[in-house]
Formats: sequence, C-alpha cells, structure tokens
Amino acid sequence: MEKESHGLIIGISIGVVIGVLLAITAFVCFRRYHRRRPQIGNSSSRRAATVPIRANGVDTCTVLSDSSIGTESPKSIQNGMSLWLGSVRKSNVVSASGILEYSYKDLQRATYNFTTLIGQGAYGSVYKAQMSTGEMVAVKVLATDSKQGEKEFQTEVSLLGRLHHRNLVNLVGYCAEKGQHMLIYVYMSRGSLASHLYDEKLEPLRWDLRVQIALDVARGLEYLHDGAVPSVVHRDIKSSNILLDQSMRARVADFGLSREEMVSKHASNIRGTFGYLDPEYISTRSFTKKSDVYSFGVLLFELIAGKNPLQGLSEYIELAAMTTDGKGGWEEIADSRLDGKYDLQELNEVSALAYKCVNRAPKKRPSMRDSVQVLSRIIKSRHERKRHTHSSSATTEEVTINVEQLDHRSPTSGHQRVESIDSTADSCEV
Ligand SMILES: Nc1ncnc2c1ncn2[C@@H]1O[C@H](COP(=O)(O)OP(=O)(O)OP(=O)(O)O)[C@@H](O)[C@H]1O
Repeated sequence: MEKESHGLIIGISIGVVIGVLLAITAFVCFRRYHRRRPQIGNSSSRRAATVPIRANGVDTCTVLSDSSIGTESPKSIQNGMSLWLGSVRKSNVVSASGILEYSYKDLQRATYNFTTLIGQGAYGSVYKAQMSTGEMVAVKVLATDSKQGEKEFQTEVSLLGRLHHRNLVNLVGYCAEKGQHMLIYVYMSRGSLASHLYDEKLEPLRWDLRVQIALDVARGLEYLHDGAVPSVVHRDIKSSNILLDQSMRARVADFGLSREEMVSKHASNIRGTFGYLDPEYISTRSFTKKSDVYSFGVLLFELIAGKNPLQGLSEYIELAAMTTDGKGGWEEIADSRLDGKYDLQELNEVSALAYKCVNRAPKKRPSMRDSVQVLSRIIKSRHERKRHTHSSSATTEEVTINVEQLDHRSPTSGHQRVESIDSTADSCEV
C-alpha cells in the first residue's frame, strides 16, 4: 500500500514537472515570436533599417510584416531585408510593402519583347508595359555590363521598397533573372519635366503648373530628408528625374545614387549631373542634404527660365541677380514660352527662394522644409486672391442680375434685395 502511494506521488510529480516544462516552453516560444516581428523594422543595422514615415507631407505608411508566406509569382520582397537579393528570394517571405518579384517571361510579354521603349538613361532603357492586371508600369532594364547598374539595382530595390510618398515615383516590383536586372515603377503618363520644358512639340507649361510642380518636388525631397529614417539624400535632382502623372502632378524619380551616401559619406567619385552639382560638394566631396537643396534651386530656375543648366543657366542667373534688389527684378529671366503670362509677385518670390537655394554657403541655403513652406504660402495666397476676385466679381454680377430682375418688379422690394446683397459683399471682403 505504502509502495503504491509512493508510486502515485512520483507519478504526479513527474506529471507536474512535465506540465510546468511544457508551459515554460510555450511561454518562451510565444515571447520570441512577438519579439521577432518588430525586430525587422527596428534593426540597428543601416542596411536592414526601415524607413518609418512621419505625418508631415506623407500620404502612406509602409507596415512591415513577415507573417505570410507566398509561393506564387510575382513574389514580394520583404522590407528591411538584406541587400543580397538571393537570400530574399530564398526566404520566400511576403511583406505588406507591395514590392513584387516578376518573372522575366511576364515582363517580356508585357513589353512586347522589349519593343515599347519610352526612354534611355545612364543605367539602361525604360519600357512601357501593361501587366496582366491591366496596370501600366515602366520597366527599367539595367545595362548588364554596368557594375554601377548592379549597385543601383540593389540600392533601389532595398531603398525604394520602404519609401512611399505621393511625390515619389514608387517602386512596385523588380526582376532578377537570366542575368538581367529590372526595376518596375509606377507609370508616369506625362513623362519627364525636362520634356515639357524643352520639347517644342509639347504645349508650354503654364506658370501655375510650374509652381505646383516645384511644390510637389519640394514635398518629395522634404520627405526624403526629414520624413525617412534614416534620411535619404537623393544626389541627382534634375528635370529628367521629375516625372509627371496624368494630371500633371510631379513625382521625384531615380533614387539610385542615394544609398551610397548612407553607406559612405565620402564617395571617391563625383556623382550627379553637371549643371546641378553643388560647388561645395565638388570641392569637399561631401554630399549633404544641402547639396540636394542646391540642385533643387537649379531646378527652380529651370522652371522659371526654361533654360537647361547644361547651357549656361548659372551664369545667366548671376547676371540677372546683379540687377535685382533682393525682392524683385527677376522678370528678365522669365521663360519666353510663358509669353508674359505669369504673376510677377510669384515669379519674384520663387526666384528669391531659388537664389537662396543656390547660395555658395550651404548653411545659408534653406532646408527643404523651409522651401515647402515658402511654395505652399505662394500657392495659398494665389488661391486666396482668386477666391477674393471670384467672390467679388460674382457678387457684382449677382447685384447686376438682381437689380435687373427687380427693376421689373416693385421698386421698394428691389431696394431691399440690393441692400442685403451689399452686406454679403462686405462679409466676403473681410
Ligand atoms: N516611371 C516612369 N514612367 C514613365 N516614364 C518613365 C518612367 N521612368 C523613366 N521614364 C522615362 O524614361 C526616361 C529615362 O529615365 P531614366 O531614369 O532611365 O534616365 P534619366 O533620368 O533620363 O537619366 P539618368 O539615367 O542619367 O538619370 C525618362 O526621362 C522618362 O522619359
């Protein structure tokens, strides 16, 4: 009997110990699982770091997830993963970033065997493609013999996947197959800003559109500088890297050069495009956010003057600056294609901002946030002026109509109506 009760106690004890061990194991697994999820987003490694998005100037936020598995093509690349694409593909992880891996065959079909060429850049050709979903995209095929292209490919895939903003040309997919590297972007149906400024076959850009484009670009850059963590320096702001959508809203394209800045602040070769390059960067080899501000200033002058920076724009600006008094006098550089149709005050304000951006001393240049504020203010006051003019002319029209209508009725009631309309006019002016 005693033996039996001993056996029972031992049995119960073993059972309790096993139960406790099982509970501890389950608890540890549960905690590990929950810790791992944010790790992807908060890695201290630069390469694996994600780009959380601040509320300012931002419309979407990439939420990272490693929760689902996908085997179908196209596959998604996980945000915040290693630059080594091979490992990403093998890991077969899907993220909420929406960056998809397309097969070479699909892209070959979508581009009619790469016959739909829309542009040619330093790193390869760009084709228009219609995906099976009906969606239009731009496929950039990187030149296979270009080492820089390879680097750019890895850079853009890992970087752009984490950057989402309404003023950036978002990367939607990629292809790494048959020794080919391709990047798939949102299709920008109106092409580049450069073509609208210089292609005689296209309608000249209206002044109000030019200012809106400047603000769109400023917002895209402000996001890269102040919204992205770690911040991103574009390094190649120029009119051919600004693309326009169907409603002529602008987005900043081509972040290929920016990643290297994050890895090494002092790259040995000078990168960027002649005419837009910050002189301070040329002498110090150190590229900063203020170097992007300089290029943005050149772009603003390009919008104002319709002159290519490769064709002596800076000399032209310096000459004009001698005759300005700091507030006005920039009208002589206005693009002749504008045909005098611009608001002089706006032209002077945008030129003054542009001139500050191209100041030789980086410290004296405004930040992109400052530039956004200046340009938004210009557009806001234009709207207010328009609203005011519209409401006062509408009121005058209304008064005339009502007076005419009332003339046919009794004179007393007519007088009353006009009085009440007059008081509306007063309140509009306030
Ligand atoms: N997403 C897109 N949608 C529509 N057209 C595009 C798109 N991306 C590029 N293009 C077209 O292809 C052209 C070439 O683009 P790409 O970025 O390869 O070179 P680039 O910016 O002109 O020059 P570089 O390579 O020296 O920066 C652009 O000027 C534009 O007309």
